Amino acid sequence: MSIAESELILNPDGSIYHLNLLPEDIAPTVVTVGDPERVHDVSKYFDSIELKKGKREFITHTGILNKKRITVISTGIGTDNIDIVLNELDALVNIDLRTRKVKQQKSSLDIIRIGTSGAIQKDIPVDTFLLSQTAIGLDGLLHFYSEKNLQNNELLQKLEPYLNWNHKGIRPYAFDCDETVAKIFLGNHIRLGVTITNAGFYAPQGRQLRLKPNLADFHQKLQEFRFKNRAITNLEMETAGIYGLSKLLGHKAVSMNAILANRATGAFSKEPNKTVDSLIQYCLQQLT
Ligand SMILES: O=P(O)(O)O[C@H]1O[C@H](CO)[C@@H](O)[C@H]1O
Ligand SMILES: O=c1cc[nH]c(=O)[nH]1
Repeated sequence: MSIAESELILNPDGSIYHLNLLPEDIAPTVVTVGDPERVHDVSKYFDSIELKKGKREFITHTGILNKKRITVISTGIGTDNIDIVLNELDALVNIDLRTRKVKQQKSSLDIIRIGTSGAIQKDIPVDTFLLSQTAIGLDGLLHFYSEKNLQNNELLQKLEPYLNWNHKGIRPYAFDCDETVAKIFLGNHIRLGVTITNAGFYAPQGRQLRLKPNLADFHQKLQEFRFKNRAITNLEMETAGIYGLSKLLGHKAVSMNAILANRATGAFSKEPNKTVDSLIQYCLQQLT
């Protein structure tokens, strides 16, 4: 069955609607970053860059590093953008854009997020590198998709009654990273964690400037939760969406976080750019 023009939207040059990319523009290894300016911060380490394209917040560079073809793409902020980026990346490899038909033979992308995040546990200092083993979404994106059997249901069965936030309209979902891709990034200085992804930066991460958060015990509840001796470690805005959609679509994702804030101690990194740059260099080195 061919997919209608209103559902799979293509630009006049045949590229996919938001990402503005053609199938040949992307490599099997895709690095995602939130900040469009971080795309250059990654691709400046490539030996050569063959492609630079962009539309809105979705900037893409593809190039070669140590003979490996890599694409780096910015997602902007939030899982609403992740919905677009993951579906359109998948369409580029798994839908024939000419016939508008899903391909028989599926391709799997390795997706590595290099992002920034805030820790909620006191013992995670700023400038730590953290790999999200599991990501819990409080934002709701994955509830709009039907195939949920790939979730970490064991964790959810403990978390949902513990949080008891369903009456506040907050229903968590949870997915694990891909273990084979995660292995590439393991190391003594890499902290393993459980990441919360939410739909905002302020009250949805328990911050208060002028507006009071609805959940007074937000941080405490998250800090004190334990599952098989694992604690929730950090907060950001994309990882659970990436993990969930990757699992549903058959891609392999891992999220690497530069911890810039510690919400328990009130600290913020003195050298955020240096920390993010070190994480980028580490990830590229491990990937190649
Ligand atoms: O640094 P990035 O990748 O954008 O990630 C984090 O930073 C943004 C908030 O400042 C959110 O996107 C959050 O997830
Ligand atoms: O606290 C933080 C820091 C970076 N990004 C977030 O989403 N939260």
